[in-house]
Amino acid sequence: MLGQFAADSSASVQSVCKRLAHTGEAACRSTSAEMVIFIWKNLLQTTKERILQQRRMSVYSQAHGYEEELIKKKLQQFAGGSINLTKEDNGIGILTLNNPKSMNAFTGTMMLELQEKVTELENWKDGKGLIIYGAGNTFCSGSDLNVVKAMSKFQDGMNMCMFMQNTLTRLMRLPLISVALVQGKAIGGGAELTTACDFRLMTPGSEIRFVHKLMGLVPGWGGGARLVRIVGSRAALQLLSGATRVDTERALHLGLSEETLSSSDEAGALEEARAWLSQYTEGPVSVIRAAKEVVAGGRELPLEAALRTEKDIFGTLWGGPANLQALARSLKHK
Ligand SMILES: CC[C@H](C(=O)O)C(=O)SCCNC(=O)CCNC(=O)[C@H](O)C(C)(C)COP(=O)(O)OP(=O)(O)OC[C@H]1O[C@@H](n2cnc3c(N)ncnc32)[C@H](O)[C@@H]1OP(=O)(O)O
Repeated sequence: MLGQFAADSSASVQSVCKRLAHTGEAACRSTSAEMVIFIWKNLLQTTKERILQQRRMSVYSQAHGYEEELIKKKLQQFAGGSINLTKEDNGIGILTLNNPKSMNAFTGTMMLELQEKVTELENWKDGKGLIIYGAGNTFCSGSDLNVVKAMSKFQDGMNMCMFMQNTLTRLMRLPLISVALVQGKAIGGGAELTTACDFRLMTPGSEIRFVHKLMGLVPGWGGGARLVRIVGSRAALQLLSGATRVDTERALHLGLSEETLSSSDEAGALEEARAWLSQYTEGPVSVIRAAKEVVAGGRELPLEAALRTEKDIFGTLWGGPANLQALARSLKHK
């Protein structure tokens, strides 16, 4: 642990030195107090860049036999539907899966658009939360079956699987508190998509179902691995091997859903989801995003790496504006 700390510190110092070399002369002329502030700011910047880099890291690259450009070209051939993103002033993004004639099944171009929207969300500095929902009162019925049939060759399937795992892993790691608003059905890849969100809210009568077994498959968008972390291995095995229909009651019982909303219609359910999410997104952007980043680290990393990540993120807030303003106010949390 100490060795790692030393390695981390030395890496940070090296990085600061590189920056100093760039701006060398100006820095040398500074007073020592200015120098300390300069170094501290550089360290903070380096830490932020490292956290950002970790967050955007994909699971698969060429080293894994993944051919991104090839799969993108293939997906481009299966057009239809869209993925729409609205970024609201309150820091909540609304991502809509929009292909209602096929119960919001993912066409090839929708997979590509999802990747683009995730990139846009990674670059949204004011974002705090995200709600994903499907148009036409239903969530998503997974991959478009026409795409599944046309991509039945082994290499196509593997590339599509890696493409979606990369995108959904980046979605899961966004510094935004994310909610899947499940109306109607979340089937196959649609069920997998819900597990890439931090929370799931369901409307009356809705269901989540991993139907993969019925197709001679297992999840391929990372939904199996994530499901184990959400409901535990025993329940996950039951849901996958039984292709079990998970209604609102069972989802609550398993901890797969946080709450059953009272509205069934789109506008009412969205409003309820916004209100539910806002209790967690209330407050300074930097602090809300940091809370999500600490949890994402704790969820994914071995303990010591998670602790170091928490330290790095803590360092981005300590002595910062939100911290100083809080200290200047009453410190009684009644
Ligand atoms: C590797 C697997 C992959 C993954 O997980 O990564 C997948 O996701 S594979 C896809 C898994 N999903 C399915 O197999 C869903 C198949 N569809 C159904 O079981 C039903 O359609 C259902 C339960 C979603 C909805 O049933 P309901 O009775 O309410 O409606 P319809 O069946 O009449 O559906 C309306 C309309 O939508 C079309 N539809 C539904 N799902 C898909 C889909 N995944 N791909 C393409 N089209 C889909 C359905 O065919 C109907 O169209 P119509 O023209 O009216 O026949």
